[in-house]
Amino acid sequence: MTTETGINIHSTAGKLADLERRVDEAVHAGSARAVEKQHARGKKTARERIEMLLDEGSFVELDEFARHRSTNFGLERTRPYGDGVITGYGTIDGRRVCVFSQDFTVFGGSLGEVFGEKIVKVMDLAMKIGCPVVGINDSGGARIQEGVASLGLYGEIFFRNVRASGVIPQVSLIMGPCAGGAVYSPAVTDFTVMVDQTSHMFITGPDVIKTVTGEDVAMEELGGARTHNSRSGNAHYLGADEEDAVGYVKALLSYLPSNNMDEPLVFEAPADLTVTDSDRELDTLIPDSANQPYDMHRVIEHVLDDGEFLEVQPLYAQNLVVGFGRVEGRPVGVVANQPMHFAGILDIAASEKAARFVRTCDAFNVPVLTFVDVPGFLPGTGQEWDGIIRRGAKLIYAYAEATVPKVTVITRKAYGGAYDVMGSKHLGADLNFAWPTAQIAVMGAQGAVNILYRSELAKADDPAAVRAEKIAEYEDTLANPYIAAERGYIDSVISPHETRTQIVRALRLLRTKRETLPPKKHGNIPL
Ligand SMILES: CCCC(=O)SCCNC(=O)CCNC(=O)[C@H](O)C(C)(C)COP(=O)(O)OP(=O)(O)OC[C@H]1O[C@@H](n2cnc3c(N)ncnc32)[C@H](O)[C@@H]1OP(=O)(O)O
Repeated sequence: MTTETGINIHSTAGKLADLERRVDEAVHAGSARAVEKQHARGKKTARERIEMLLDEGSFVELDEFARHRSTNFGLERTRPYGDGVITGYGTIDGRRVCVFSQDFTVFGGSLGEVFGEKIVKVMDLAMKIGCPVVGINDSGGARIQEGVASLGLYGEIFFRNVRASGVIPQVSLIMGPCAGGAVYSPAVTDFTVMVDQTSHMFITGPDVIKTVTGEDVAMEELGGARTHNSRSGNAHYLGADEEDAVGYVKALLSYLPSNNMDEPLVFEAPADLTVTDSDRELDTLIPDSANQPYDMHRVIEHVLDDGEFLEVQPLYAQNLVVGFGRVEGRPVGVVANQPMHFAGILDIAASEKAARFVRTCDAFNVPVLTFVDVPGFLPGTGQEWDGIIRRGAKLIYAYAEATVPKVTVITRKAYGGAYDVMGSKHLGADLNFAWPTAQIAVMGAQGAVNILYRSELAKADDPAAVRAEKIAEYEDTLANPYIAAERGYIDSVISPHETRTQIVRALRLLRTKRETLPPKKHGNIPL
């Protein structure tokens, strides 16, 4: 007996042929027209993206025959296999990952009940086995025809994103629209990577904004990849294209363990501890003038293996640099003030960027290296009224709570409260170094002299000469690393050329560090 497909499903050969037919149907769930449209926009299909992400031939699909049960608005007439999302597991560089990839060619990638159940199932699997989840987002959001069932499944996904946070790495690739409440899944994940021109995230689109507030804003400006990388800070990397974005995700995962109980991947590469010409280059990096900038990337690259630094959020709050590298083949997270941008000052954006990064490192057992050249917190009503007190406190919280090895190097300025915040001994850093060029003080010489000698300067016949004399006196007495070193706030004042070797030794020492926090339900970070 043959079915309408011409296959006799009552024979073994027929059953096998029927399976093959169904698989083919699942693989080609989106219409040829929809696939063509997707490609014409410079976007790959959901399956092509999984192929790009995972090791060749490693993908194992789950639930490819799942399909929706909805009968609303004639939906029962279209029941494609897979229901618009491809889920499963595979490997990246030989390490297990779970993945879901939303298929815009099927119902615009919109999330219905079954679609949501598939994602929930693969997230639960990742939690059970302890491996990262990479979610590829390309979706019109909640499937309108499925109403509250769709909203319910979004809620289930958010719930799992939160429960998985700090347990397994979660990475979101945004490769098309991600609209409305749907944005909150990527927002909870550890990293969000977007693609220039073809990915968008927004709570409400340009039309709704125009209606409600009267503002005219184009989609790209509102929620494009550049906006979220440079203005909102919602994204961590701007992929030039989909390949670039996927490459970044693979690189990110190489620095993280599969789960919080695992150590990150190590490529044993013992360091040579003899001082090299490259190490000595740091001896001439700091300009004589405290007001002259230099590029903190140079310090970072001189310390990391092969000078390789994977920067995270490179376009956002550029006064502070964060990212991953390796020392002796072991992953480290780097947090550093950047004197090239606003003198490396701490503002709300930089504080939140660093706090989030320190917490990510701590959750996933990655030691934190901090390089300090910070003139203080950014003054101004804008910062005060936007909550720099509460939001800056996040960075204190993050450093104080982190129990991973923490090593800090002060290269130049460490003024005021910002000295305390930036990985100081007082917040639990394990080993703190300072260069002889460090100025660890309540404030810079100019400001200090203006306050301490205001009346003397007002009365002086030659105020400029008096100011210069007092500045020199302040710098000689207070603006150096030795007073902090006298108290043990700095473990050692080192020449810049010793930085790499001291960090290697410190991280070796701290490999066996064990520190636990007092038992509690959870802390109350000022959000
Ligand atoms: C907790 C989560 C709550 C939420 O998700 S609220 C957000 C609800 N979603 C939205 O407001 C976005 C609705 N969709 C759109 O604005 C646009 O479709 C979008 C995403 C900008 C893409 O625009 P285009 O690229 O021009 O594509 P298009 O409009 O022709 O859509 C392609 C096919 O997908 C369909 N589609 C898109 N969004 C859908 C949805 N939410 N539910 C059901 N179907 C949806 C759309 O009808 C179209 O279908 P077809 O190819 O014409 O059969």
